[in-house]
Parts: sequence; C-alpha cells; structure tokens
Amino acid sequence: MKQDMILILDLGSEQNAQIAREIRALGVYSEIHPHDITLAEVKALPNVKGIILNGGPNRVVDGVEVDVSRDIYNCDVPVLLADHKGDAPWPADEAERGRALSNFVFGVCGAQANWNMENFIADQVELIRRQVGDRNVLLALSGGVDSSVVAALLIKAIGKQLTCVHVNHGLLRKGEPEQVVQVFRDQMDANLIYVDAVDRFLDKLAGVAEPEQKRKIIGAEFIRVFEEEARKLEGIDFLAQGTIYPDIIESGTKTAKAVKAHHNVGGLPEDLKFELVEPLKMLFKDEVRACGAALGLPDSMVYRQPFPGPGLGVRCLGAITRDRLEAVRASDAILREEFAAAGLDGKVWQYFTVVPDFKSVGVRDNKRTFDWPVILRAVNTVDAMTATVEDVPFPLLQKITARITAEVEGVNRVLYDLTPKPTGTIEWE
Ligand SMILES: Nc1ncnc2c1ncn2[C@@H]1O[C@H](COP(=O)(O)OP(=O)(O)OP(=O)(O)O)[C@@H](O)[C@H]1O
Repeated sequence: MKQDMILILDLGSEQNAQIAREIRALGVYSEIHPHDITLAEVKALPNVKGIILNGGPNRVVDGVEVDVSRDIYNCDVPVLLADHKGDAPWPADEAERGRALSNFVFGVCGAQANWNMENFIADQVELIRRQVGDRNVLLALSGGVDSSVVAALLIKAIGKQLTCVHVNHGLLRKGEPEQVVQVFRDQMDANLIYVDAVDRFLDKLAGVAEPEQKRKIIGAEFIRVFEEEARKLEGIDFLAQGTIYPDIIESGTKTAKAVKAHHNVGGLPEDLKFELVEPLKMLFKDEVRACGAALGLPDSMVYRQPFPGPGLGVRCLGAITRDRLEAVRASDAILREEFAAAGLDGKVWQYFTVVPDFKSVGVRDNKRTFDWPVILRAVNTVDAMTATVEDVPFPLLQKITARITAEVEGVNRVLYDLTPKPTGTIEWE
C-alpha cells in the first residue's frame, strides 16, 4: 500500500464518515474502525500515521461508556481523543474543522498527502491479482456507477479472467444496454455476456399492479436469470460486487444502530458459493466516480444520476404494459436531453418521468385524442430522506412539454410534480 493512513476509531460519534471524508479531502487516506480493535490489529494495518478516537453522543452503550483498549493510548503513533462529553467535538465551521484536522494530520502525525486515485488503482490492481491469482471472477454488471467501476478495475487487473453478465430486463433507460456493450465489449474488450431477458421480465410482470409485488418479481427474476448464467459457466471461484464504503458504514458499527444490511447480488442459492471481490468497499461515492473517470469510463456512466433497482418498472405506474413503458423511456430520454442542453444535468440531483395508468381527453389536428399524461419530476436532496423540488424555468418546462407531446406516442398531456418529500416520496412507487 502506497498511502499513509489516519485511523478513526468509533467511540460513538455521528461524524465518523464526515471526518474520514474530510481527511481524505486533505489528500490523506482514512478508515473507520470499531472501538474494540486490538493493538495487534492496528499494527497490522499499513502505514497508520495517527489515530483519532472519535467520541460523541452514542459513546454510552447500555449505560456503559465504551473505550478503546488501554494499550492503544500508548501506541507509538499520535492519538487524538475528540470527545467533549456530549458536545460536538469538532468545530461546526468547516474551515475551522479543516484547520484542526490539517494540524493533527500533517503537523502532529507528519502524514504525507499521498492519497489519490492513481495510487488507489495501483494498490487495488495488486490486491486483486494477489487475491484472484489465475482463477476467474464473475460480475453482475448493471451499467450503473458501482458495478461499472468494479468492472473497469477488474478488467485492468485481470482482463479476461473476469466475466461480466449484463441483464437487459427491459426496464433500463434508453441507450443503456447498448452503452454497456459498447463500453465494455467493444472498447475494453471484456468478456461480456449480454442477456436479452426483456420478454421474460415483461411476461412475469403482466397484470401485476401492486408496487411491492412488482419490485419483488423484478428482484427475484433477476436472481433467477443471473443464477442460470452463472451455472452455465465453469471454473468461477469469485463474485465481484460494487459494495461501497457507505454500505459498510451503514450496516452498523458497534456503537451506532445498524441502518440497513448492505445490498448486493444477495439471494443466490447456497450451492453457488463464491468468494467475494469488493475492490470499492473503502470508497465514498464521489471517490468511486473519480476512480471510474481515472479508469477511462465515459462521463455519462460515471456521473449518471441515481436510478432505482427496478428501473423504469416503478415509473410505469400500476400494471406495466409495453406501450406505456416505451412512453416512459422515450419521455425520460427527452427530459434528460433537455436538462443536459440547459446545463441542469450536473445541478439537479434526480429527474425523470412517470406515466400513470389512466388517460385523459385531448385534441390533436382537430381530432379528439384519449391518451396518457407524462409526469415530470425533478428533485434535489442531500441524504434522500427529504427532497425539494427543482425550480425549473417555465420556458424549459414548456419546451419539454412541446417535445414530449409531439414525439412520444400515446401521450397528450405533461404535468410537473410540485411535491417535496415529505409528503411525496421521490419515486412514485
Ligand atoms: N440489469 C442488471 N444486469 C446485471 N447486473 C445487475 C443489473 N441490475 C442490477 N445488477 C447487479 O445488482 C447490483 C445492485 O443493483 P442496484 O440496482 O441496487 O444498484 P447499485 O447498488 O446502485 O449498483 P450499480 O451502481 O452498479 O447499479 C448491481 O451493482 C449489479 O451488480
């Protein structure tokens, strides 16, 4: 490993991830570990230059104040105890906090600012080669940021020892399956299995209107398709996954409550046993994007907005029909094009279209129409717990309306969803 490290030991702070990110922003690598790590485990970590004992409101667990083992205080690297008995231990002002961190990291610990993507990629390539040897790895490649960056990293490390499986379930956005094939098969010369499962998914979903039921069918069918492909292959020992650092932090440290189990290609049958390769598990999302860009993935893949697992399936409200699904896909493509042309694509957190399962009366070329509406949604959020509606310029809304009603078959109206979260959720289903 090439980079110096500042270790954050979790003594119940709610700012562990934030402090780690801010230290990394100074160019120094930082990892969060639980408070009961042993001195031997600390010593086994590479290049630890300093330790922050990060106390906070969750320090008292079941009436007992948690602490690290005594010998960590006497460790041969500087130890900073950030705990002011219940107060926020770090300055609230970002610049002041930056100065405090910089003083400890560089002034006290003498760490080098050598955390960068080039070194990270070089380290990971070495680690992946060491873990995998001459064996083979399987990856479910959605074309989303996380699995795409894992794919690019593994292609660099082990080339054709990686097999990627991309499942086109018919619920992807316009151009996405084509882009996966073009980037990974054509440009990166990867082993890519492209599975056209469109009919299979849409047949299974036919007539199913209940949102949770739709999500379950999509999830279960995905596992089934992926499992079938995995069984056709021989000599695969590893499964690569796009687990990222927030997935791990959110699965719970010993002081914080577990937020959620981290998701991945879970649900594979017991007899399909793989060892996991998770090269992004120490990266925050912005670092995953930087890694993807450094590996040469196109911006449209690396900086794409978040997209729900069940894809367009939850934006084609109620029971999915092929014609309404096409209306969602075509209107979504127009919205994305117009937002990009107006420079809103890098600014608005998430924007998409929804097609409900009812029609309204309209008029076109002096003739009565009876068609669907398209609902536009554009929201901003920091943590996805709350969201505000983007104040889209009215002329742009009018232009998008004109294009959608002219170009998308079966649509005669366009609506803008003005609802923040709460009371609406970001997605409609
Ligand atoms: N259509 C698909 N084809 C192949 N693999 C898929 C597909 N959809 C999902 N996956 C796999 O399931 C994982 C979890 O999917 P999810 O939709 O929750 O995305 P995610 O965690 O945001 O990851 P990503 O950014 O890679 O899409 C993906 O990382 C990928 O490995």
